[in-house]
Amino acid sequence: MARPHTRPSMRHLAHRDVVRHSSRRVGGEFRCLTWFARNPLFLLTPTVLIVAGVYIGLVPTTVVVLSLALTVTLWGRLHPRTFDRWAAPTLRAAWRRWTSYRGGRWAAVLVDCGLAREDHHTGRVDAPRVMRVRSATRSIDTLHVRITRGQDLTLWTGRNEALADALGAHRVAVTRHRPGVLAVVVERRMPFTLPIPAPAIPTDSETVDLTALDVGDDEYGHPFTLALPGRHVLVAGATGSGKGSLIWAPLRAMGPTIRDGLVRLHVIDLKGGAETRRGAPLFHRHATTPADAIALLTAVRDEMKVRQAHMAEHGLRRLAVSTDMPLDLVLIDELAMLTAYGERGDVREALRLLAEILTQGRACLTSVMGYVQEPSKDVVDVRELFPTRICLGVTASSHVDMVLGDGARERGALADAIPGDLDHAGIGYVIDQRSRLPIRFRAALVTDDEIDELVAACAPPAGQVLHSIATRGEGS
Ligand SMILES: Nc1ncnc2c1ncn2[C@@H]1O[C@H](COP(=O)(O)OP(=O)(O)OP(=O)(O)O)[C@@H](O)[C@H]1O
Repeated sequence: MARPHTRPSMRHLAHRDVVRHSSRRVGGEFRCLTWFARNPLFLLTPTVLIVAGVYIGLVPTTVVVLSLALTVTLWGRLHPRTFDRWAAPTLRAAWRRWTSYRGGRWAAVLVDCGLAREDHHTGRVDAPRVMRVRSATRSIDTLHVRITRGQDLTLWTGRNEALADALGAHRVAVTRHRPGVLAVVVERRMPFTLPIPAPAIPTDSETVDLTALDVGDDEYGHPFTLALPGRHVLVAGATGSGKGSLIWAPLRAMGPTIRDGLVRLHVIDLKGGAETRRGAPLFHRHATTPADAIALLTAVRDEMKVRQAHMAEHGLRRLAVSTDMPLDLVLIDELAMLTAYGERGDVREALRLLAEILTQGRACLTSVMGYVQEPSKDVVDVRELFPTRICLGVTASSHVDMVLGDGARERGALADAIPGDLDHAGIGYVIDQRSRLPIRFRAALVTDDEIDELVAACAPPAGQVLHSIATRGEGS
């Protein structure tokens, strides 16, 4: 068969180290055995069913199989949240492996994209094999692909757009996993086509759950929530990625607790107060200069020490939020201005105070929410001290693992591939604490009018506001 002539696309495949191998293939029976060893379930499933049919009877076996299928279906319908977390990734990965990433269909896609080699003596296609499929979310698959000899990362990254089109996917990104194996992330579609509306301001403090503040939607349509007491949150995102929505959406979701003195906002905004000025009446303290910021952090640290002493005196391990012991929420817009770009003395002092608050604040109702454009170690030395880390669109692939932890990008957190335009602002990833899989979400968009509405509804009464650092609007 003169197959090379029927597939001219194969001919232009250039391999720098072309070595002539024998055109004789390993015997079919051994190839068959290897295949079954790699796909044990293919034999095991029918074998188990046949054995069960013989030993316990056809009807009971059918009943067991149907009940299992029914249980899985009911689980998915009745409790989608746990199903999406625990069952769907495995089931989806198995399904996709068999329908998209193996056999003739996969080989044909690679041949058409110039990523498979065809032996021109035998006509046999030598296609890179998919060793592992993960499907953490329904729109993202991550594959480990063993490349064929002579291929490299550059060849694949040069063909990723063709591969995306051939797979009918929105985007494909490729990185090196280990020698000879690439991690290929296939983003099948972009799930958020419209902005998510701002969360409604709850009517009163009783209806606010500070452990589940609704700040957007995840890609399954479930609320994307943030927990505050006992947690610190780091949000990284390039300029224009929508960090503002993750400042204001939580504040709207907790609105009445600010008004009622259950949450005190300590806001540091060293970009001249530009982002936060609009909400200043909500703030307990507002610092817009490095000196004010250090004074603010010192005051928060001192309050934390008072609480620690109170806890030690009364033998308490945790505190409950109350008007006597409100949640002190330190909100720092552009953390890098405090931790990297300032005067050396200020940076050192700010880092010292921040590290103290981050390491000791959680038990005594002191939480920090930090926002940063550039998440590298030089800029945010303290990033590991934030238990909740959120990555909006970033400009470099290395930033993803810096924020979300090693291997997050490879598991599908393609935050560097989020386009930096308005249609994609507010989209990002967070790692699910239990399954360790990335979850894609879109934060709710909060407009200036909605910030004004929040201020009108939830600014604490004037007497309750302590302007010990910078008076409202001062310097901002
Ligand atoms: N969640 C969102 N959904 C839709 N659009 C959004 C969302 N968040 C922000 N935007 C839009 O994206 C634009 C940039 O947002 P924003 O100012 O919050 O970015 P940023 O990350 O804070 O940038 P910078 O670091 O430069 O301040 C805004 O004009 C806003 O309209």
